[in-house]
Amino acid sequence: MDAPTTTSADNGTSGGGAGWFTPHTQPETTPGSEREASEGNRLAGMRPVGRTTADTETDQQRENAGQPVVTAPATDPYVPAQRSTSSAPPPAPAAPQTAVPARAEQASPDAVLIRRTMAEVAPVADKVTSYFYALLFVRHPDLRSLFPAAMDTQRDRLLKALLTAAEHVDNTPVLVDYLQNLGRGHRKYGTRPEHYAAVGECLIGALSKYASGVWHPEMEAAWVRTYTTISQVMIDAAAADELRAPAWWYAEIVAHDLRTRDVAVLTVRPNQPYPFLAGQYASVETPWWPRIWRHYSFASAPRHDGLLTFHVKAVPAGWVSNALVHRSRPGDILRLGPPAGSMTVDHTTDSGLLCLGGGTGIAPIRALVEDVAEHGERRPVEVFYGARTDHDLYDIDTMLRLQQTHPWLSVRAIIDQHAHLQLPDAIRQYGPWSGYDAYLSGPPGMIRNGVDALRNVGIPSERIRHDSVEELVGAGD
Ligand SMILES: NC(=O)C1=CN([C@@H]2O[C@H](COP(=O)(O)OP(=O)(O)OC[C@H]3O[C@@H](n4cnc5c(N)ncnc54)[C@H](O)[C@@H]3O)[C@@H](O)[C@H]2O)C=CC1
Repeated sequence: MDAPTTTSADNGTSGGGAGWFTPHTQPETTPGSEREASEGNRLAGMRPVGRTTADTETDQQRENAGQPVVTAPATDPYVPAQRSTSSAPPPAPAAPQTAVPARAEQASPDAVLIRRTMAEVAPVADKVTSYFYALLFVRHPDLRSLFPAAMDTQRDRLLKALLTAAEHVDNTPVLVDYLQNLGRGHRKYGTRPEHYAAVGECLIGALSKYASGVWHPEMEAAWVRTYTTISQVMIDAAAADELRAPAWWYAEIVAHDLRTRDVAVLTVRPNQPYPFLAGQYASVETPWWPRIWRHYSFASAPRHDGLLTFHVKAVPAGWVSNALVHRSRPGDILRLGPPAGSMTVDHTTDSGLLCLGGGTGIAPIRALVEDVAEHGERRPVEVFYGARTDHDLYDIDTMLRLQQTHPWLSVRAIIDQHAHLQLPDAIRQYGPWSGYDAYLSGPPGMIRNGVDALRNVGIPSERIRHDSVEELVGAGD
């Protein structure tokens, strides 16, 4: 679930021009390897800007300290779009869901060429993916250790993230935000600036092979420009982040509460302060599946004791979720990536909050309620909590307790078995919702249907917030 943007609105497209971002610095032109040299000048533009002093010091300090240098995949699956945030190695940036594809007449020349490539390779996406990783690991075997041992479930995340980002080159504000989060999130994998050139080289190698029917020098130049921009934003964001935050946090499990057969509430204590906002999420790595990270929303607002809580549902074939629910115990140590996501409360307004939480999606909704309470505001908060059965309402007691304490809060449970309507449709029976901002959290299908239902009751897209569906698809396993 790494990725940005929380609204369902079109975040705009810059359109026209030579690109959506101008790097602050020119790509470094230090001598490359023999292979790079043999690739000619085309890759020169891909070399990331030189590392900063901060970069170097941080890596050295980390090694001197004997900390593991994480070599995780340069990509995380989660990408931003609605989860307004996200960070992970070239995790698959799910381009802003809210982003409306630029109309053809608005697209920049590079965007047109990028989309032409994408259309060409779409039917053979699996082959492109396999070839890309084969190239990467054959040409740069040292990068293999950055990825999980078993790549079945997420081998295409990096590539997906890059391609998604490239496809949205014209959607500047959302993409920059997304890429900055991605760059910060990649620090936990041990991604270094020089890795970006290797990835870019193999990306172009794979695309030029499978889009050979339409490939030409100007198309390659468009990819070089776009990838250079993408990588530069990520590198800069990571360098800035190194000055103020660790690449990851260790967190000890201090409580493990099995609420149902497959849902556990985990409370963890980070080894150092972990600043975040209610509504955000963290990537989590377990000791049993090194370098495999999954996103989980914080289930409470920041606490004075610094503890963090996650709701985890074990899903079939979900390595991380099953380990967290069925294997982990107090005393086990997890690793946490930086917080991400923009499904946060705007405290500059007094709009009401209409919150839809499906299943474990109630976790960030609860955090939002606590956040409103903590700010001492008396804005109306209406929570619709959906579950398949009564038994699956594992956190209803807490929500009802909050309702008793706060007169501005209303909590309604919508049980699939009892209701004639699914969760999102139930909101039509209440309202009006004109003075409300909407927050959705739950399975991808609920988010999609929920956005439609909310628009139908008159809530404009820019007032509908949720994490990216792309992230959610890969988040819970
Ligand atoms: N920030 C976020 O958006 C978060 C999302 N999640 C995601 O929430 C999901 C929770 O899984 P479960 O507890 O198994 O939920 P679930 O599959 O049991 O669904 C919970 C409820 O959501 C509603 N719902 C589900 N599918 C729907 C559809 N297609 N249309 C309309 N309503 C629908 C129904 O009311 C259902 O009872 C996971 O996919 C997890 O990744 C979890 C935490 C935070």
